[in-house]
Amino acid sequence: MKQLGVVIVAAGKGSRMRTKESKQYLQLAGKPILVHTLALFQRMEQVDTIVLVTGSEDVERCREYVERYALSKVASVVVGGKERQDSVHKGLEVLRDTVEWVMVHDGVRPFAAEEHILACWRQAMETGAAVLAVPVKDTIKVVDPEGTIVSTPDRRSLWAIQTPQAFRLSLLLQAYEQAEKEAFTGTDDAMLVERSGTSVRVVEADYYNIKITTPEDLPWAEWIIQNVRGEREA
Ligand SMILES: Nc1ccn([C@@H]2O[C@H](COP(=O)(O)OP(=O)(O)OP(=O)(O)O)[C@@H](O)[C@H]2O)c(=O)n1
Ligand SMILES: C[C@](O)(CO)[C@H](O)COP(=O)(O)O
Repeated sequence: MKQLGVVIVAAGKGSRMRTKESKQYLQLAGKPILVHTLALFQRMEQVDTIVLVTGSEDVERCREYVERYALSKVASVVVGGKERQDSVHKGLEVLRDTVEWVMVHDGVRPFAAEEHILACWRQAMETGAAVLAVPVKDTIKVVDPEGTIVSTPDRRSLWAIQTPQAFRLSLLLQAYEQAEKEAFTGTDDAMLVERSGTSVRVVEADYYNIKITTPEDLPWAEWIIQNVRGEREA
C-alpha cells in the first residue's frame, strides 16, 4: 500500500469571486491558480498520488493541465458534488484501500509552505489527525441576527483553520460515512472527525496560506507569489 495520497478539491463555483471564469482557473503569474496548487504537491517527494476533484464541465480541461504541466502524480480526475464535503468524499473514495494517509487541500490555496505541509502530516502520523492553522489576529464576536453582540470568545483559544488537513484515511472515511448517515454538513474535514470523537491537532502555519475567495485576494496573491513564495515550476 502507498503511504500518502492528496485530495485536491476544485469543484466549486467561486461565487464570491464574482468572475465569469471559476476562480481556480484564473491566471496567477502566468498559470492557473489550480496548477500552482497541484505543482506544490507534485514537487513533494513524500506524496505518492493525487486525486483532483473538479466540475463535470472541467474534467477535460483538468486532464489537459495534467499533460501540459507534467503533473504525473495526478492519477485521477473525478467529478465533485454540490458542497465541498461531497467533493472531498468523492475524492476519498478513489483512494480507499490504496493509501494509509490522506491530506485534503483546497485547489485555491496555492501558497501552503512545504515545511508546514510536512509538519501537518508528521503530526497526523503521531495522533491520527492534524490541520494547518494560524492564531486569529482580530477580536472575534458572536453576534445575534439583530446585530447585537452576544459574547467575545477569548482570542487566545481561537485559530483560523486552513488546509491541508491530514488524517489516517480509514479514520476520515469513517467520519465522512457517519456525517452522511446523520445528514451533517461541515465547513472543513476536521469538523467531521471531531464529532466522531477523535481529537484533531492544530499545526501552526503562516498567514500567506490564503484561500483565494474574494476579489481583493487576487492582488494579494500576486504579491505573495512575487515577494514571498516565488514563482513555482510545475
Ligand atoms: N461543491 C464544492 C465546493 C467547493 N469546492 C472546493 O473547495 C475549495 C474551498 O471552497 P471555496 O473557497 O468556498 O470555493 P467555492 O465554493 O468555489 O467558492 P464560493 O463559496 O465563493 O462559491 C475550493 O477549492 C473549491 O473549488 C469543491 O470542490 N466542491
Ligand atoms: C476548509 C477551509 O478551507 C478551512 O478554512 C474552509 O473551511 C472552506 O470553507 P468554504 O466555505 O468552502 O470557503
